[in-house]
Amino acid sequence: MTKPKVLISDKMDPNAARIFEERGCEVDVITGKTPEELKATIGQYDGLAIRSSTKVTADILEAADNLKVIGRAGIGVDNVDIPAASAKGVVVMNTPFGNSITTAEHAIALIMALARQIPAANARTQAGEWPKSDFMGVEVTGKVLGLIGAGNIGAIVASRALGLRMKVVAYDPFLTPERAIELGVEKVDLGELLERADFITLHTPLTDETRNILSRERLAQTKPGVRIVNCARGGLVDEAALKDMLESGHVAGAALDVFAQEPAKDSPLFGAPNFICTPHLGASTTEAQVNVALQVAEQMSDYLVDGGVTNALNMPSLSAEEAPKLKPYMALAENLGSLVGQLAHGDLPKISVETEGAAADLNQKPIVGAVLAGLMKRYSQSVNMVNAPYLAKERGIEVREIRNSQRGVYQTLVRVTVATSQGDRSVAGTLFGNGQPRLVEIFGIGIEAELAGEMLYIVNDDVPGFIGRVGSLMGEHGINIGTFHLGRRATGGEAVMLLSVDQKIPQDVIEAACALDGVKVVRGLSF
Ligand SMILES: NC(=O)C1=CN([C@@H]2O[C@H](COP(=O)(O)OP(=O)(O)OC[C@H]3O[C@@H](n4cnc5c(N)ncnc54)[C@H](O)[C@@H]3O)[C@@H](O)[C@H]2O)C=CC1
Ligand SMILES: O=C(O)C(=O)COP(=O)(O)O
Repeated sequence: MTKPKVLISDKMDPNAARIFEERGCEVDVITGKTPEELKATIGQYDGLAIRSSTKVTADILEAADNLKVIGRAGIGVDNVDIPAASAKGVVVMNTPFGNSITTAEHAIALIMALARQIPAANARTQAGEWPKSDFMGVEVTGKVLGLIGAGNIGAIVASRALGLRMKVVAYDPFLTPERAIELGVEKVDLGELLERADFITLHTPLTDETRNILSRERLAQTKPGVRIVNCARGGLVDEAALKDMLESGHVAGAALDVFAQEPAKDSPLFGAPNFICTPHLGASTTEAQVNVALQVAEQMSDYLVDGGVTNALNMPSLSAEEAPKLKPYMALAENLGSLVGQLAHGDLPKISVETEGAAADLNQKPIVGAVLAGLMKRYSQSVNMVNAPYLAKERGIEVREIRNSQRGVYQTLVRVTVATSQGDRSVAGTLFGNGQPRLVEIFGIGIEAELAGEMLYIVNDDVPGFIGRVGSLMGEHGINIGTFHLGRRATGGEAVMLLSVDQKIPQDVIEAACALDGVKVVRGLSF
Protein backbone atom coordinates (compact mmCIF):
# COMPACT_ATOMS: atom_id res chain seq x y z
CA MET A 1 0.00 0.00 0.00
CA THR A 2 1.37 3.46 -0.82
CA LYS A 3 2.01 5.68 2.17
CA PRO A 4 -0.36 8.63 2.71
CA LYS A 5 1.42 11.89 1.92
CA VAL A 6 1.11 14.91 4.20
CA LEU A 7 2.13 18.53 3.69
CA ILE A 8 2.91 20.68 6.75
CA SER A 9 2.50 24.17 5.30
CA ASP A 10 2.87 26.37 8.42
CA LYS A 11 5.59 26.56 11.04
CA MET A 12 4.95 23.65 13.38
CA ASP A 13 6.83 21.95 16.19
CA PRO A 14 9.03 19.14 14.69
CA ASN A 15 7.14 16.57 16.76
CA ALA A 16 4.39 16.75 14.11
CA ALA A 17 6.67 15.53 11.29
CA ARG A 18 8.13 12.87 13.60
CA ILE A 19 4.70 11.46 14.48
CA PHE A 20 3.57 11.43 10.84
CA GLU A 21 6.65 9.42 9.89
CA GLU A 22 6.31 7.05 12.83
CA ARG A 23 2.70 6.42 11.90
CA GLY A 24 3.55 5.49 8.32
CA CYS A 25 2.99 8.74 6.46
CA GLU A 26 5.35 10.50 4.09
CA VAL A 27 5.73 14.13 5.10
CA ASP A 28 6.90 17.34 3.42
CA VAL A 29 7.47 20.47 5.51
CA ILE A 30 7.24 23.46 3.18
CA THR A 31 6.18 26.73 4.77
CA GLY A 32 5.57 30.11 3.18
CA LYS A 33 4.04 28.91 -0.08
CA THR A 34 1.99 31.48 -1.99
CA PRO A 35 -1.64 30.50 -2.70
CA GLU A 36 -0.64 29.80 -6.32
CA GLU A 37 2.22 27.53 -5.24
CA LEU A 38 -0.03 25.70 -2.79
CA LYS A 39 -2.68 25.22 -5.47
CA ALA A 40 -0.09 23.83 -7.88
CA THR A 41 1.14 21.18 -5.43
CA ILE A 42 -1.83 20.33 -3.21
CA GLY A 43 -3.04 17.65 -5.64
CA GLN A 44 -0.30 15.24 -4.52
CA TYR A 45 -1.20 15.28 -0.82
CA ASP A 46 -3.63 13.20 1.25
CA GLY A 47 -3.29 15.43 4.30
CA LEU A 48 -2.60 19.12 4.93
CA ALA A 49 -1.43 20.26 8.38
CA ILE A 50 -1.76 24.00 9.01
CA ARG A 51 -1.82 26.76 11.62
CA SER A 52 -3.36 30.18 10.89
CA SER A 53 -1.13 31.36 8.04
CA THR A 54 -2.25 28.98 5.31
CA LYS A 55 -5.59 30.02 3.84
CA VAL A 56 -7.41 26.98 2.54
CA THR A 57 -9.82 28.58 0.09
CA ALA A 58 -12.38 26.99 -2.25
CA ASP A 59 -9.96 27.72 -5.09
CA ILE A 60 -7.19 25.69 -3.45
CA LEU A 61 -9.58 22.89 -2.53
CA GLU A 62 -10.67 22.65 -6.15
CA ALA A 63 -7.18 21.41 -6.99
CA ALA A 64 -6.96 19.13 -3.93
CA ASP A 65 -7.97 15.96 -5.73
CA ASN A 66 -6.34 13.51 -3.31
CA LEU A 67 -6.85 15.47 -0.11
CA LYS A 68 -8.67 13.58 2.64
CA VAL A 69 -7.98 15.63 5.74
CA ILE A 70 -6.99 19.14 6.82
CA GLY A 71 -5.61 19.29 10.35
CA ARG A 72 -5.43 22.63 12.19
CA ALA A 73 -2.72 22.60 14.87
CA GLY A 74 -4.71 25.02 16.98
CA ILE A 75 -8.30 26.11 17.46
CA GLY A 76 -9.60 28.70 14.98
CA VAL A 77 -10.51 27.33 11.56
CA ASP A 78 -11.72 30.57 10.01
CA ASN A 79 -8.82 30.25 7.54
CA VAL A 80 -10.41 27.09 6.09
CA ASP A 81 -13.45 27.16 3.80
CA ILE A 82 -15.24 24.36 5.65
CA PRO A 83 -18.32 24.17 3.37
CA ALA A 84 -15.99 23.84 0.35
CA ALA A 85 -13.93 21.17 2.16
CA SER A 86 -17.10 19.27 3.09
CA ALA A 87 -18.39 19.43 -0.49
CA LYS A 88 -15.06 18.01 -1.63
CA GLY A 89 -15.24 15.22 0.97
CA VAL A 90 -12.31 16.49 3.03
CA VAL A 91 -12.43 16.12 6.82
CA VAL A 92 -11.45 19.27 8.72
CA MET A 93 -10.16 18.73 12.26
CA ASN A 94 -8.64 20.98 14.91
CA THR A 95 -7.05 20.54 18.34
CA PRO A 96 -9.58 22.30 20.55
CA PHE A 97 -7.71 22.26 23.88
CA GLY A 98 -3.97 22.11 23.17
CA ASN A 99 -3.33 25.86 23.27
CA SER A 100 -6.19 27.14 25.43
CA ILE A 101 -4.24 27.59 28.70
CA THR A 102 -1.47 29.39 26.81
CA THR A 103 -3.91 31.73 25.07
CA ALA A 104 -5.75 32.46 28.31
CA GLU A 105 -2.40 33.31 29.93
CA HIS A 106 -1.66 35.71 27.05
CA ALA A 107 -4.99 37.47 27.67
CA ILE A 108 -4.12 37.82 31.36
CA ALA A 109 -0.64 39.08 30.42
CA LEU A 110 -2.22 41.74 28.21
CA ILE A 111 -4.67 42.76 30.95
CA MET A 112 -1.73 43.27 33.31
CA ALA A 113 0.33 45.01 30.62
CA LEU A 114 -2.54 47.45 30.03
CA ALA A 115 -3.12 48.03 33.75
CA ARG A 116 0.53 49.00 34.28
CA GLN A 117 1.45 50.27 30.76
CA ILE A 118 4.41 47.92 30.79
CA PRO A 119 5.39 48.11 27.07
CA ALA A 120 5.58 51.94 26.97
CA ALA A 121 7.27 52.13 30.37
CA ASN A 122 9.81 49.55 29.24
CA ALA A 123 10.56 51.34 25.95
CA ARG A 124 11.04 54.73 27.58
CA THR A 125 13.08 53.39 30.48
CA GLN A 126 15.42 51.59 28.06
CA ALA A 127 15.68 54.84 26.10
CA GLY A 128 17.23 56.36 29.23
CA GLU A 129 14.25 58.58 30.22
CA TRP A 130 13.40 57.14 33.68
CA PRO A 131 9.79 58.42 33.24
CA LYS A 132 8.56 57.44 36.72
CA SER A 133 5.90 60.14 37.01
CA ASP A 134 4.31 59.41 33.59
CA PHE A 135 3.01 55.96 34.40
CA MET A 136 0.25 55.78 36.95
CA GLY A 137 -1.36 52.36 36.68
CA VAL A 138 -4.55 50.79 38.03
CA GLU A 139 -5.04 47.74 40.27
CA VAL A 140 -7.02 44.86 38.85
CA THR A 141 -8.15 43.62 42.27
CA GLY A 142 -11.84 44.38 42.71
CA LYS A 143 -12.25 45.48 39.07
CA VAL A 144 -14.96 44.01 36.85
CA LEU A 145 -13.74 41.84 33.99
CA GLY A 146 -16.29 41.46 31.18
CA LEU A 147 -15.83 38.17 29.38
CA ILE A 148 -17.35 37.97 25.91
CA GLY A 149 -17.37 34.23 25.17
CA ALA A 150 -17.06 31.77 28.04
CA GLY A 151 -15.92 28.63 26.23
CA ASN A 152 -12.65 26.80 26.82
CA ILE A 153 -10.35 29.82 26.83
CA GLY A 154 -12.90 32.19 28.38
CA ALA A 155 -13.38 29.75 31.27
CA ILE A 156 -9.62 29.59 31.94
CA VAL A 157 -9.34 33.38 31.78
CA ALA A 158 -12.19 33.59 34.30
CA SER A 159 -10.46 31.22 36.71
CA ARG A 160 -7.18 33.17 36.50
CA ALA A 161 -8.98 36.53 36.86
CA LEU A 162 -10.82 35.25 39.94
CA GLY A 163 -7.39 34.33 41.31
CA LEU A 164 -6.41 37.97 40.77
CA ARG A 165 -9.51 38.89 42.82
CA MET A 166 -11.37 40.41 39.87
CA LYS A 167 -15.15 40.18 39.63
CA VAL A 168 -16.04 38.37 36.38
CA VAL A 169 -19.23 39.01 34.40
CA ALA A 170 -19.78 36.94 31.27
CA TYR A 171 -21.81 37.33 28.12
CA ASP A 172 -22.24 34.10 26.16
CA PRO A 173 -25.66 33.05 24.82
CA PHE A 174 -24.67 29.39 25.23
CA LEU A 175 -23.55 29.70 28.87
CA THR A 176 -25.99 27.88 31.13
CA PRO A 177 -26.77 29.29 34.59
CA GLU A 178 -25.30 26.09 36.13
CA ARG A 179 -22.03 26.48 34.22
CA ALA A 180 -21.85 30.16 35.21
CA ILE A 181 -22.11 29.13 38.87
CA GLU A 182 -19.47 26.45 38.34
CA LEU A 183 -17.13 29.04 36.79
CA GLY A 184 -17.84 31.58 39.52
CA VAL A 185 -18.96 34.22 37.01
CA GLU A 186 -22.11 36.32 36.76
CA LYS A 187 -24.02 35.73 33.52
CA VAL A 188 -25.17 39.04 32.05
CA ASP A 189 -26.40 40.35 28.72
CA LEU A 190 -24.07 42.26 26.45
CA GLY A 191 -25.52 45.68 27.32
CA GLU A 192 -24.94 45.13 31.03
CA LEU A 193 -21.42 43.84 30.42
CA LEU A 194 -20.54 46.96 28.41
CA GLU A 195 -21.92 49.22 31.15
CA ARG A 196 -20.19 47.48 34.05
CA ALA A 197 -16.83 46.20 32.82
CA ASP A 198 -13.53 47.91 33.69
CA PHE A 199 -11.74 45.42 31.44
CA ILE A 200 -13.29 43.56 28.51
CA THR A 201 -11.72 40.44 27.02
CA LEU A 202 -13.01 38.64 23.92
CA HIS A 203 -13.00 34.84 23.55
CA THR A 204 -15.47 33.95 20.80
CA PRO A 205 -14.86 32.51 17.35
CA LEU A 206 -15.32 34.86 14.40
CA THR A 207 -18.76 34.10 12.96
CA ASP A 208 -21.49 36.11 11.25
CA GLU A 209 -22.95 36.76 14.73
CA THR A 210 -19.71 37.80 16.40
CA ARG A 211 -18.19 39.85 13.56
CA ASN A 212 -17.93 43.45 14.80
CA ILE A 213 -19.45 42.46 18.17
CA LEU A 214 -17.61 45.48 19.61
CA SER A 215 -18.94 47.87 16.96
CA ARG A 216 -18.67 51.67 17.18
CA GLU A 217 -22.13 51.80 18.79
CA ARG A 218 -21.28 49.13 21.36
CA LEU A 219 -17.90 50.70 22.14
CA ALA A 220 -19.78 53.93 22.84
CA GLN A 221 -21.86 52.08 25.46
CA THR A 222 -18.77 50.98 27.42
CA LYS A 223 -17.81 52.50 30.75
CA PRO A 224 -15.44 55.49 30.35
CA GLY A 225 -11.91 54.33 31.13
CA VAL A 226 -12.54 50.75 29.96
CA ARG A 227 -9.57 48.64 28.81
CA ILE A 228 -10.08 46.12 26.01
CA VAL A 229 -8.20 42.93 25.15
CA ASN A 230 -8.68 40.80 22.04
CA CYS A 231 -6.78 37.51 21.88
CA ALA A 232 -9.49 35.75 19.88
CA ARG A 233 -9.94 36.92 16.31
CA GLY A 234 -9.49 40.11 14.33
CA GLY A 235 -12.83 41.39 13.09
CA LEU A 236 -14.52 41.13 16.50
CA VAL A 237 -13.68 44.78 17.27
CA ASP A 238 -14.20 47.80 14.98
CA GLU A 239 -10.56 48.87 14.72
CA ALA A 240 -11.25 52.38 13.37
CA ALA A 241 -13.75 53.07 16.16
CA LEU A 242 -11.30 51.71 18.73
CA LYS A 243 -8.61 54.10 17.48
CA ASP A 244 -11.03 57.07 17.78
CA MET A 245 -11.96 56.07 21.32
CA LEU A 246 -8.36 55.60 22.38
CA GLU A 247 -7.66 59.09 21.04
CA SER A 248 -10.69 60.59 22.84
CA GLY A 249 -9.63 58.80 26.03
CA HIS A 250 -13.01 57.04 26.44
CA VAL A 251 -11.09 53.76 26.08
CA ALA A 252 -8.14 53.94 28.48
CA GLY A 253 -6.19 51.16 26.81
CA ALA A 254 -6.48 48.40 24.23
CA ALA A 255 -4.38 45.31 23.59
CA LEU A 256 -4.80 43.33 20.40
CA ASP A 257 -3.11 40.04 19.58
CA VAL A 258 -5.23 39.61 16.46
CA PHE A 259 -6.19 41.94 13.63
CA ALA A 260 -8.82 42.07 10.92
CA GLN A 261 -6.01 41.94 8.34
CA GLU A 262 -3.06 39.70 9.15
CA PRO A 263 -0.17 40.09 8.95
CA ALA A 264 -0.99 43.60 10.24
CA LYS A 265 1.84 45.72 8.94
CA ASP A 266 0.31 49.20 8.82
CA SER A 267 -2.76 49.17 11.08
CA PRO A 268 -4.28 52.62 11.78
CA LEU A 269 -4.11 51.60 15.45
CA PHE A 270 -0.32 51.63 15.45
CA GLY A 271 0.81 54.60 17.49
CA ALA A 272 -2.65 55.24 19.04
CA PRO A 273 -2.45 56.24 22.72
CA ASN A 274 -2.34 53.37 25.19
CA PHE A 275 -2.45 50.81 22.43
CA ILE A 276 -0.35 47.67 22.68
CA CYS A 277 -0.21 44.68 20.41
CA THR A 278 1.44 41.36 19.70
CA PRO A 279 1.65 39.57 16.33
CA HIS A 280 -0.90 36.76 16.92
CA LEU A 281 1.20 35.22 19.69
CA GLY A 282 -1.69 33.86 21.78
CA ALA A 283 -0.76 30.23 21.12
CA SER A 284 2.97 30.74 20.89
CA THR A 285 4.48 28.91 23.84
CA THR A 286 6.71 25.86 23.69
CA GLU A 287 4.18 23.85 25.66
CA ALA A 288 1.18 24.74 23.50
CA GLN A 289 3.03 24.21 20.24
CA VAL A 290 4.22 20.75 21.31
CA ASN A 291 0.65 19.91 22.41
CA VAL A 292 -1.02 20.95 19.17
CA ALA A 293 1.69 19.48 16.92
CA LEU A 294 1.50 16.07 18.61
CA GLN A 295 -2.26 16.12 18.66
CA VAL A 296 -2.80 17.18 15.07
CA ALA A 297 -0.33 14.62 13.75
CA GLU A 298 -1.91 11.83 15.85
CA GLN A 299 -5.41 12.74 14.72
CA MET A 300 -4.52 13.09 11.04
CA SER A 301 -2.56 9.81 11.05
CA ASP A 302 -5.44 8.05 12.81
CA TYR A 303 -7.68 9.12 9.96
CA LEU A 304 -5.27 8.48 7.09
CA VAL A 305 -4.00 5.15 8.39
CA ASP A 306 -6.89 3.63 10.40
CA GLY A 307 -9.97 5.71 9.57
CA GLY A 308 -10.36 7.09 13.14
CA VAL A 309 -11.93 10.55 13.33
CA THR A 310 -11.35 12.88 16.30
CA ASN A 311 -12.24 16.57 16.67
CA ALA A 312 -13.61 16.84 13.15
CA LEU A 313 -15.70 19.92 12.45
CA ASN A 314 -17.56 18.44 9.50
CA MET A 315 -18.22 14.82 10.43
CA PRO A 316 -19.03 12.75 13.53
CA SER A 317 -16.18 11.39 15.62
CA LEU A 318 -15.03 7.81 15.27
CA SER A 319 -12.36 6.66 17.69
CA ALA A 320 -9.30 4.74 16.49
CA GLU A 321 -10.57 1.82 18.67
CA GLU A 322 -14.03 1.92 17.09
CA ALA A 323 -12.75 2.33 13.54
CA PRO A 324 -11.59 -1.28 12.96
CA LYS A 325 -14.84 -2.63 14.45
CA LEU A 326 -16.91 -0.34 12.25
CA LYS A 327 -14.90 -0.80 9.06
CA PRO A 328 -16.70 -3.97 7.83
CA TYR A 329 -20.06 -2.44 8.77
CA MET A 330 -19.21 0.66 6.78
CA ALA A 331 -18.30 -1.50 3.78
CA LEU A 332 -21.63 -3.34 4.16
CA ALA A 333 -23.58 -0.09 4.66
CA GLU A 334 -21.97 1.56 1.64
CA ASN A 335 -22.80 -1.46 -0.55
CA LEU A 336 -26.42 -1.51 0.65
CA GLY A 337 -26.74 2.23 -0.01
CA SER A 338 -25.17 1.78 -3.42
CA LEU A 339 -27.52 -1.13 -4.22
CA VAL A 340 -30.70 0.83 -3.44
CA GLY A 341 -29.25 3.85 -5.26
CA GLN A 342 -28.64 1.77 -8.39
CA LEU A 343 -31.98 -0.04 -8.29
CA ALA A 344 -34.35 2.79 -7.39
CA HIS A 345 -36.02 4.92 -10.03
CA GLY A 346 -36.39 8.67 -9.60
CA ASP A 347 -35.75 10.69 -6.47
CA LEU A 348 -35.51 9.10 -3.06
CA PRO A 349 -37.05 11.59 -0.64
CA LYS A 350 -36.79 9.36 2.45
CA ILE A 351 -34.31 6.79 3.60
CA SER A 352 -34.12 4.88 6.83
CA VAL A 353 -31.16 2.94 8.17
CA GLU A 354 -32.05 0.26 10.70
CA THR A 355 -29.54 -1.70 12.74
CA GLU A 356 -30.43 -4.92 14.48
CA GLY A 357 -28.54 -7.09 17.01
CA ALA A 358 -24.79 -6.39 17.39
CA ALA A 359 -24.88 -3.54 14.83
CA ALA A 360 -27.31 -1.63 17.05
CA ASP A 361 -24.67 -1.36 19.80
CA LEU A 362 -22.26 0.54 17.55
CA ASN A 363 -21.84 4.22 16.74
CA GLN A 364 -24.63 4.71 14.17
CA LYS A 365 -23.34 7.90 12.55
CA PRO A 366 -20.57 6.27 10.48
CA ILE A 367 -22.96 3.49 9.40
CA VAL A 368 -25.56 6.03 8.27
CA GLY A 369 -22.82 8.14 6.63
CA ALA A 370 -21.60 5.09 4.70
CA VAL A 371 -25.14 4.22 3.52
CA LEU A 372 -25.54 7.79 2.28
CA ALA A 373 -22.12 7.69 0.61
CA GLY A 374 -23.18 4.54 -1.28
CA LEU A 375 -26.58 5.98 -2.15
CA MET A 376 -25.26 9.35 -3.31
CA LYS A 377 -22.85 7.66 -5.76
CA ARG A 378 -25.80 7.73 -8.18
CA TYR A 379 -25.36 11.52 -8.27
CA SER A 380 -21.60 11.97 -7.95
CA GLN A 381 -18.58 9.72 -8.14
CA SER A 382 -16.56 11.94 -5.78
CA VAL A 383 -18.89 11.32 -2.87
CA ASN A 384 -17.65 9.94 0.46
CA MET A 385 -18.75 9.80 4.08
CA VAL A 386 -17.81 13.42 4.66
CA ASN A 387 -19.77 15.05 1.87
CA ALA A 388 -22.61 12.49 1.55
CA PRO A 389 -24.71 13.90 4.45
CA TYR A 390 -24.34 17.42 2.97
CA LEU A 391 -25.29 16.25 -0.52
CA ALA A 392 -28.28 14.36 0.91
CA LYS A 393 -29.38 17.47 2.81
CA GLU A 394 -28.98 19.60 -0.31
CA ARG A 395 -31.29 17.22 -2.15
CA GLY A 396 -33.83 17.35 0.67
CA ILE A 397 -33.46 13.64 1.52
CA GLU A 398 -34.92 12.84 4.93
CA VAL A 399 -32.75 10.38 6.84
CA ARG A 400 -33.99 8.26 9.76
CA GLU A 401 -31.96 6.08 12.10
CA ILE A 402 -33.60 3.10 13.82
CA ARG A 403 -31.83 0.90 16.38
CA ASN A 404 -33.18 -2.44 17.41
CA SER A 405 -30.96 -4.21 19.95
CA GLN A 406 -33.10 -7.39 19.74
CA ARG A 407 -31.46 -10.00 17.58
CA GLY A 408 -33.57 -11.36 14.70
CA VAL A 409 -32.58 -14.29 12.46
CA TYR A 410 -29.12 -12.78 12.11
CA GLN A 411 -26.75 -11.98 14.93
CA THR A 412 -26.19 -8.58 13.30
CA LEU A 413 -28.08 -6.80 10.51
CA VAL A 414 -28.19 -3.49 8.67
CA ARG A 415 -31.35 -2.71 6.72
CA VAL A 416 -31.79 0.21 4.33
CA THR A 417 -35.29 1.23 3.34
CA VAL A 418 -36.17 3.86 0.77
CA ALA A 419 -39.55 5.36 0.03
CA THR A 420 -40.33 4.97 -3.69
CA SER A 421 -43.40 5.77 -5.76
CA GLN A 422 -44.31 2.05 -5.46
CA GLY A 423 -43.99 2.07 -1.65
CA ASP A 424 -41.13 1.24 0.71
CA ARG A 425 -38.33 -0.94 -0.64
CA SER A 426 -35.62 -2.40 1.56
CA VAL A 427 -32.41 -4.33 1.33
CA ALA A 428 -30.55 -5.88 4.24
CA GLY A 429 -27.15 -7.35 4.91
CA THR A 430 -25.14 -9.01 7.64
CA LEU A 431 -21.51 -9.73 8.45
CA PHE A 432 -20.17 -13.24 8.41
CA GLY A 433 -17.89 -14.30 11.27
CA ASN A 434 -14.80 -13.15 9.40
CA GLY A 435 -16.28 -9.69 8.95
CA GLN A 436 -17.31 -10.36 5.33
CA PRO A 437 -20.36 -8.29 4.31
CA ARG A 438 -23.23 -10.27 2.76
CA LEU A 439 -26.52 -9.18 1.25
CA VAL A 440 -29.25 -11.32 2.80
CA GLU A 441 -32.47 -9.72 1.59
CA ILE A 442 -33.54 -7.72 -1.39
CA PHE A 443 -37.01 -6.19 -1.55
CA GLY A 444 -38.47 -8.82 0.78
CA ILE A 445 -36.79 -11.79 -0.94
CA GLY A 446 -34.14 -13.77 0.93
CA ILE A 447 -30.89 -14.19 -1.02
CA GLU A 448 -27.26 -14.51 -0.05
CA ALA A 449 -24.67 -12.67 -2.08
CA GLU A 450 -21.44 -10.73 -1.85
CA LEU A 451 -21.86 -7.33 -3.47
CA ALA A 452 -18.61 -6.78 -5.35
CA GLY A 453 -17.34 -5.79 -8.77
CA GLU A 454 -19.67 -6.01 -11.77
CA MET A 455 -23.02 -7.72 -11.27
CA LEU A 456 -26.21 -8.46 -13.15
CA TYR A 457 -29.54 -8.19 -11.35
CA ILE A 458 -32.63 -9.82 -12.81
CA VAL A 459 -36.19 -10.07 -11.49
CA ASN A 460 -38.19 -12.77 -13.25
CA ASP A 461 -41.02 -15.26 -12.97
CA ASP A 462 -39.87 -18.42 -11.23
CA VAL A 463 -40.21 -20.86 -14.17
CA PRO A 464 -38.16 -23.92 -15.15
CA GLY A 465 -35.32 -23.34 -17.62
CA PHE A 466 -34.85 -19.64 -16.93
CA ILE A 467 -31.51 -19.98 -15.19
CA GLY A 468 -30.15 -21.96 -18.13
CA ARG A 469 -31.32 -19.33 -20.60
CA VAL A 470 -29.49 -16.59 -18.68
CA GLY A 471 -26.34 -18.75 -18.51
CA SER A 472 -26.49 -19.36 -22.26
CA LEU A 473 -27.01 -15.68 -22.99
CA MET A 474 -23.92 -14.74 -20.98
CA GLY A 475 -21.90 -17.49 -22.68
CA GLU A 476 -23.01 -16.35 -26.15
CA HIS A 477 -21.66 -12.88 -25.36
CA GLY A 478 -18.42 -14.18 -23.91
CA ILE A 479 -19.24 -13.01 -20.39
CA ASN A 480 -17.80 -15.20 -17.67
CA ILE A 481 -19.99 -15.71 -14.59
CA GLY A 482 -18.15 -15.72 -11.26
CA THR A 483 -20.96 -16.41 -8.80
CA PHE A 484 -24.70 -17.04 -9.17
CA HIS A 485 -27.18 -16.20 -6.38
CA LEU A 486 -30.89 -16.92 -6.38
CA GLY A 487 -33.91 -16.13 -4.25
CA ARG A 488 -37.68 -16.19 -4.69
CA ARG A 489 -40.74 -14.86 -2.94
CA ALA A 490 -42.67 -18.17 -3.32
CA THR A 491 -42.55 -21.25 -5.56
CA GLY A 492 -43.56 -20.08 -9.03
CA GLY A 493 -43.69 -16.46 -7.84
CA GLU A 494 -41.32 -13.54 -8.28
CA ALA A 495 -37.63 -14.53 -8.26
CA VAL A 496 -34.37 -12.57 -8.17
CA MET A 497 -31.03 -13.48 -9.60
CA LEU A 498 -27.68 -11.79 -8.85
CA LEU A 499 -24.70 -12.78 -10.93
CA SER A 500 -21.19 -11.56 -10.46
CA VAL A 501 -19.45 -11.29 -13.81
CA ASP A 502 -15.91 -10.58 -14.92
CA GLN A 503 -16.66 -7.47 -16.99
CA LYS A 504 -19.07 -4.57 -17.17
CA ILE A 505 -22.23 -5.83 -18.86
CA PRO A 506 -22.76 -4.10 -22.22
CA GLN A 507 -26.10 -2.43 -22.92
CA ASP A 508 -26.95 -4.86 -25.76
CA VAL A 509 -26.64 -7.82 -23.34
CA ILE A 510 -28.94 -6.06 -20.88
CA GLU A 511 -31.45 -5.53 -23.69
CA ALA A 512 -31.15 -9.17 -24.75
CA ALA A 513 -31.76 -10.26 -21.14
CA CYS A 514 -34.82 -7.97 -20.97
CA ALA A 515 -36.21 -9.80 -24.02
CA LEU A 516 -36.05 -13.23 -22.30
CA ASP A 517 -39.41 -14.78 -21.48
CA GLY A 518 -40.66 -14.02 -17.95
CA VAL A 519 -38.19 -11.18 -17.25
CA LYS A 520 -39.47 -8.19 -15.29
CA VAL A 521 -36.34 -6.14 -14.49
CA VAL A 522 -32.70 -6.29 -15.60
CA ARG A 523 -29.95 -4.04 -14.29
CA GLY A 524 -26.20 -4.00 -14.52
CA LEU A 525 -24.69 -3.07 -11.14
CA SER A 526 -21.20 -1.92 -10.16
CA PHE A 527 -19.68 -2.02 -6.66
N1 LIG B 1 -4.74 34.43 19.64
C1 LIG B 1 -4.49 33.18 19.44
O1 LIG B 1 -3.39 32.79 19.08
C2 LIG B 1 -5.56 32.20 19.67
C3 LIG B 1 -6.85 32.51 19.46
N2 LIG B 1 -7.84 31.59 19.68
C4 LIG B 1 -9.20 31.98 19.43
O2 LIG B 1 -9.92 32.08 20.65
C5 LIG B 1 -11.29 31.93 20.40
C6 LIG B 1 -11.97 31.14 21.49
O3 LIG B 1 -11.46 29.83 21.54
P1 LIG B 1 -12.11 28.73 22.52
O4 LIG B 1 -12.40 29.30 23.82
O5 LIG B 1 -11.23 27.55 22.44
O6 LIG B 1 -13.44 28.44 21.75
P2 LIG B 1 -14.76 27.78 22.36
O7 LIG B 1 -15.53 27.30 21.19
O8 LIG B 1 -14.44 26.83 23.46
O9 LIG B 1 -15.51 29.02 23.00
C7 LIG B 1 -16.11 30.03 22.26
C8 LIG B 1 -17.27 30.56 23.06
O10 LIG B 1 -17.83 31.65 22.35
C9 LIG B 1 -19.22 31.61 22.59
N3 LIG B 1 -19.94 32.37 21.59
C10 LIG B 1 -20.29 32.01 20.34
N4 LIG B 1 -21.00 32.99 19.76
C11 LIG B 1 -21.09 33.98 20.66
C12 LIG B 1 -21.70 35.26 20.64
N5 LIG B 1 -22.36 35.69 19.56
N6 LIG B 1 -21.59 36.02 21.74
C13 LIG B 1 -20.92 35.60 22.83
N7 LIG B 1 -20.34 34.39 22.91
C14 LIG B 1 -20.42 33.60 21.83
C15 LIG B 1 -19.55 30.13 22.52
O11 LIG B 1 -20.77 29.84 23.13
C16 LIG B 1 -18.37 29.52 23.24
O12 LIG B 1 -18.67 29.35 24.61
C17 LIG B 1 -11.38 31.34 19.01
O13 LIG B 1 -11.71 32.36 18.09
C18 LIG B 1 -10.00 30.91 18.72
O14 LIG B 1 -9.72 30.88 17.37
C19 LIG B 1 -7.55 30.34 20.13
C20 LIG B 1 -6.27 29.98 20.38
C21 LIG B 1 -5.15 30.86 20.13
O1 LIG C 1 -5.43 28.28 17.62
C1 LIG C 1 -5.84 29.37 17.21
O2 LIG C 1 -7.03 29.62 16.99
C2 LIG C 1 -4.88 30.43 16.95
O3 LIG C 1 -5.28 31.52 16.63
C3 LIG C 1 -3.45 30.15 17.03
O4 LIG C 1 -2.91 30.55 15.81
P1 LIG C 1 -1.44 30.07 15.36
O5 LIG C 1 -1.46 28.59 15.35
O6 LIG C 1 -0.49 30.60 16.37
O7 LIG C 1 -1.23 30.65 14.01
